[in-house]
Amino acid sequence: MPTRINPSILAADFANLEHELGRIRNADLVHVDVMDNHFVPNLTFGLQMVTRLQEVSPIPLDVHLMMDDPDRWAPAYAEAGAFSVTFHVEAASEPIVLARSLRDRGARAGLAIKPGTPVEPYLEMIEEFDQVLVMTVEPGFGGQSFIRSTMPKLATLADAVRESGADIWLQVDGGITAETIAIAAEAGADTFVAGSAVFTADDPDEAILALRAAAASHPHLHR
Ligand SMILES: O=C(CO)[C@@H](O)[C@H](O)COP(=O)(O)O
Ligand SMILES: [Co+2]
Repeated sequence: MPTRINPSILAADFANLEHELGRIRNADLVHVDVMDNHFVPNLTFGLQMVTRLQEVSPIPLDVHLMMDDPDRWAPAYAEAGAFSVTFHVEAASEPIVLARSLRDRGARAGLAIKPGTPVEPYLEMIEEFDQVLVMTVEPGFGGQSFIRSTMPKLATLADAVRESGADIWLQVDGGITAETIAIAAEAGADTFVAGSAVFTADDPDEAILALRAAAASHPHLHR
């Protein structure tokens, strides 16, 4: 199973984003946290910024929408050329309709789930998605501690994905370090978002390699 490491530019220097993109050449995708100050108590980038990042980034964008009413706003991020667009199930009115709309616009469709949201009601719709993001911190801020009690949810999803036979990536986001990445890998994650662990390192590209090695060395990834 491939291991994907997606650095979150939430932890990068906002005044030098193009330069920061040049420090993460080993990344699989660049994770972009869009926050609207309503769904979460923080405000980051919007569509104009994502469109421009898309133009200058040599690595495709993995857009994580932490916003109210994604049914209305998410398709534009797919039209802007994002590789994947992930919205929160807690905020969407019609997740299946929205997932289809994202795929129709050429993006991979992602479903994100907050730590306290159960996954069971959504298991029957996972084939509508290309990735499911299990939040391992409360969305809104970088630099928080990994919430280990989210792991059973990941394991439930991993079973459901295996049963479906579909190629659905399982992503974790929040508090991912060289230590916690192995815990998430054991529970079935294959795609890892890391903000502080990458951008506070002296060499972000080396930090990506170290994270990849820590995840890939886990025996469960090779079953
Ligand atoms: O979506 C979010 C936070 O809401 C994340 O993508 C964070 O940016 C991850 O940051 P670290 O926990 O790795 O510092
Ligand atoms: Co995120």
